[in-house]
Amino acid sequence: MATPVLEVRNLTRDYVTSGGFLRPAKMVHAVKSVNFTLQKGKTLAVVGESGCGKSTLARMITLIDAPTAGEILIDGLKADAHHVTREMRQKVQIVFQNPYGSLNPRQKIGDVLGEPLLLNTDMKAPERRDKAMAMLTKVGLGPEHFNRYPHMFSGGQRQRIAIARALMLNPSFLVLDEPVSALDLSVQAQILNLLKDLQDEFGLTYVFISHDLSVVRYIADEVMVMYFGDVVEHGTRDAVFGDPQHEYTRTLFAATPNSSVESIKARLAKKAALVG
Ligand SMILES: Nc1ncnc2c1ncn2[C@@H]1O[C@H](COP(=O)(O)OP(=O)(O)OP(=O)(O)O)[C@@H](O)[C@H]1O
Repeated sequence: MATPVLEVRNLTRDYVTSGGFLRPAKMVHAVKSVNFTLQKGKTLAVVGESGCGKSTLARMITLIDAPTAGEILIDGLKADAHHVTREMRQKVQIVFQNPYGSLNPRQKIGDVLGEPLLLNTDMKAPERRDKAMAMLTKVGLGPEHFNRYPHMFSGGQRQRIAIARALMLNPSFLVLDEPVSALDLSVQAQILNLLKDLQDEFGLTYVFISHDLSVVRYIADEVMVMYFGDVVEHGTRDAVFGDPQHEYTRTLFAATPNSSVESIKARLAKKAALVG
């Protein structure tokens, strides 16, 4: 089998919370020895309740936070707490829930998209401009948006910009941390379909962090369920949704009634059809 785009071995992260008066310092085991591999072109969804360690895992595989222990292999290149290279950092990009927070309000969109090229490549200005224009089109925006500022866009358009920026350096995989949670349902469908289209066109690989099971069911190839820092279940979407093995997974799914999952899924599909 081909080298996985992403391999995670025994990835662990502990936090020591600072103590206070009559309050001793405490150790939090946020992520406990997680292992998985992800092949090119696939989407792995990571689900679980608030505090289960999803964001900590996302920050480690994006090389933003160092693990306490374990290692991450990106296209076979190994990163750990002591060793991360610039080449590896370029191979992974993240899209956050709130695109407005991650876009510089004083930067025109053309500059937002050109900046990763300016900082990481030898491309000259006209080439950077061409590539930024082309990427804008790929995410459903146009040349008329090039000289506008972030506040001039809707939430969905801003998320398109964040996705375009994440793709400028041709990363090996994208971490999408609750990328549609802040958007209206119809806009969610548009962004999910955009992600699917981009994945088909470029063979992109996604780690999709979400607490929304209907969205996960719509987008994921594989599902990993986390509970208090542990991976309690990992399988194909159909296996995990169709025949959950772990009691916690069943509890999590029971908290989101199937009828509700189905109805949201149907609404997403209907909106997507209207948009498409
Ligand atoms: N910087 C930190 N310092 C101390 N503890 C932390 C820190 N970041 C996270 N934690 C703790 O680690 C555990 C996992 O947190 P994490 O944010 O990864 O969970 P999550 O599943 O992403 O939750 P949410 O969906 O609410 O963001 C929690 O107990 C949290 O309180």
